[in-house]
Amino acid sequence: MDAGLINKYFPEITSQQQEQFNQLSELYNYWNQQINVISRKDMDSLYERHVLHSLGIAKVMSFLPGEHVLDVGTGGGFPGVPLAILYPETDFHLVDSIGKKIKVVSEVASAAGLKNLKATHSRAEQIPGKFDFVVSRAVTQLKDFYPWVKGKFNKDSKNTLPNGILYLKGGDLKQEIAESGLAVQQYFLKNYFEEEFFETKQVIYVKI
Ligand SMILES: C[S@@+](CC[C@H](N)C(=O)[O-])C[C@H]1O[C@@H](n2cnc3c(N)ncnc32)[C@H](O)[C@@H]1O
Repeated sequence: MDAGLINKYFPEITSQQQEQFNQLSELYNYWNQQINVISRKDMDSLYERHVLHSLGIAKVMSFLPGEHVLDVGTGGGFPGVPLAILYPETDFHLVDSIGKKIKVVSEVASAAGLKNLKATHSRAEQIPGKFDFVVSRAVTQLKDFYPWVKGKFNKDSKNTLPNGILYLKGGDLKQEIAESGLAVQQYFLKNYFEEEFFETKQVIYVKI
């Protein structure tokens, strides 16, 4: 399995980035056998369901050099690892409350030579510091998620999109969004990616 699908949607990536994306298949195959972070079914669609899905955020906006991004509940490294490959000059801090998942992330990042990625075993609420963006996928409902991170943002925005949360979600989100009481912007990934998997997938943006 190689990362041709990534090239299809991100043709401007360098040969080094292409190589790093290519490496992910072997690295996750190896580490997933030691510590299960990706379901076996999903391993067959690693590039579509995990790597490209994570990069959906990059179709909505681009991170700038020097920006700081927190990935809350990263699990095996999604969306943080693919984003750190795509934006080598942006700092990514990936956190998860389960230590063995962070072990996988650290090993994958180190083997792929990602110098802009730090992985920490911690609950998100306990992470100190300020960030420009928070990214996440499949962790919890927006109404519970927002209080964990709302105090963690730099005040000054340098990006075209003001600092905030970029959350990957799927399905009908009307009720979840209403219950959160937040003003959100929804970006539909089917507008960027033609694979059926993305039919209901969205990036939910919450400005801070
Ligand atoms: C369903 S997994 C999703 C993992 C990854 N984001 C992905 O999409 O593949 C949810 C992850 O969130 C982590 N998690 C849940 N609550 C958390 C918290 N308060 N702080 C940090 N991690 C948390 C769990 O340990 C788990 O690894």
